[in-house]
Amino acid sequence: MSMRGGTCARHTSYWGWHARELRHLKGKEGSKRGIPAFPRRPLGRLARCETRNHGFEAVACADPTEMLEARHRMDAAPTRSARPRTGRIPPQGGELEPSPDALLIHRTLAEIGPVADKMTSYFYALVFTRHPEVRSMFPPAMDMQRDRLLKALLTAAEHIDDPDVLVPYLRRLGSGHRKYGTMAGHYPVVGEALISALARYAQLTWGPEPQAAWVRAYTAISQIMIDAAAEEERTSPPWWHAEVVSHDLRTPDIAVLTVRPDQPYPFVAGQYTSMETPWWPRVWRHYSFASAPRADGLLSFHVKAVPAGWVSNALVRHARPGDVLRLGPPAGSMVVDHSTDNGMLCLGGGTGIAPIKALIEDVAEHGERRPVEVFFGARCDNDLYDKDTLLGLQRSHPWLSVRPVVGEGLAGQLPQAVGEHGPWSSYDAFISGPSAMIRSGVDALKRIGIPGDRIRHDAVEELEAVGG
Ligand SMILES: NC(=O)C1=CN([C@@H]2O[C@H](COP(=O)(O)OP(=O)(O)OC[C@H]3O[C@@H](n4cnc5c(N)ncnc54)[C@H](O)[C@@H]3O)[C@@H](O)[C@H]2O)C=CC1
Repeated sequence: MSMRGGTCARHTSYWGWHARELRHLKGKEGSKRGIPAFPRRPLGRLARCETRNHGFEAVACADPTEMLEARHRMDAAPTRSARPRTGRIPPQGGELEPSPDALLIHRTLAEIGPVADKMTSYFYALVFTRHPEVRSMFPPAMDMQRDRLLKALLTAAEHIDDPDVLVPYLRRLGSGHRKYGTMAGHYPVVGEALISALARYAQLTWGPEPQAAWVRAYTAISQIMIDAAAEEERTSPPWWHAEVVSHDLRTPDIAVLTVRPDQPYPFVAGQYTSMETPWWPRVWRHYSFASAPRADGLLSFHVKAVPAGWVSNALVRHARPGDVLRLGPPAGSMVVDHSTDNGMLCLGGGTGIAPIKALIEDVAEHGERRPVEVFFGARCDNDLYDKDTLLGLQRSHPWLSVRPVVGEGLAGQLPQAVGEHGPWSSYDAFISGPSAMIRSGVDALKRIGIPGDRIRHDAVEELEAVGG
């Protein structure tokens, strides 16, 4: 969005301001508080990682030239693995044994499990009292998403031995955090609060060794996130502004919104974005793109106002042409594999039909002649708000078939409806909708013979974390 010409200026002033804050806090209070030592100096095999973490503060300097020089120094640092000690395969073969660090981390996690709520409150209280300047990066009311950051970090630590899962997850997390204004200098702040909160709530298992394991894990985690954010910074902005150009109320609760981003927004059909409205600053929700990329650059979304849903109600009931939203980067892998001509079995529940419509357009644009079979589930006829569009697409494309399925709980109708057609053994499946429907739908699809690795859907945790 054109309104974002000021990105650089915004960052430069933020860096300068934040650097002064960090120096002030470090010099005046950091050592007095007895904060567990967080790695800021090269130590043995973690040299690169810790040198670069130390670089947080070197980079967060008032002078942009100094900042760039610090970056170059960091880039020139010798490459060594930032990973903590990883698991090993036992001599007799079999399952991977957890690494010593993973064992210590899992013990701490088991201890804090029952007091997770208290630890979460304490963690954020530490972050905000030690560093009040970061409070404005979080929503005014923390109830709904206050534990998302901590949860993500604990999830990452839990999988510290599994780089195949961990690295893509953390890279997404690191790039996704750019829209909150997260900078490399914030990571030690969070790390110190994490260690303090663990020390307080895992007293039975805590000690120098678990602390060292957590510091190593967090150092590795934060470095992956910082690197991903830095890489993405070279090619894309942290967010896009997007002006609402049309708002079509299809039912009293469902609107189709079309927006114009202020600069090109690259994405693939089937993906989703995060969205912030002017009515609830710093509250972000995920919405799937309801169309494949268009020549005019416009983006469309289907939004249902859910009870007590801040963002969805604002979008359905208040948004009007001319309003300006913010969009985060695209995410999600529920996309068409154009290297095959496998048939596609698509299940869309409620507004979950939005990305399915984008997938149909994508197939049509690629000029493929693969069969695409869509089941559009809704609780009642009225909720089949996009039926006419889909039936119109069916009339234009002989390879497409659309079947509306009406009923409470697609769980029952789905196997029956899908089972009446098929066979599906050569199909790839796509499923999108309420998280419970995805769970039961995946089970149903496996039961009718579609292997798990051919069933695509968005992360259920992501859908659950953002309701409203
Ligand atoms: N990429 C994705 O997966 C997308 C997901 N969504 C999500 O889809 C949901 C749509 O909400 P609504 O339109 O209110 O849908 P809804 O609650 O009206 O349900 C839509 C369909 O799913 C079925 N269903 C609902 N709960 C179920 C359950 N527990 N087990 C089996 N089937 C169930 C319903 O019977 C209906 O056929 C939202 O939660 C939204 O976040 C929306 C867009 C994209």
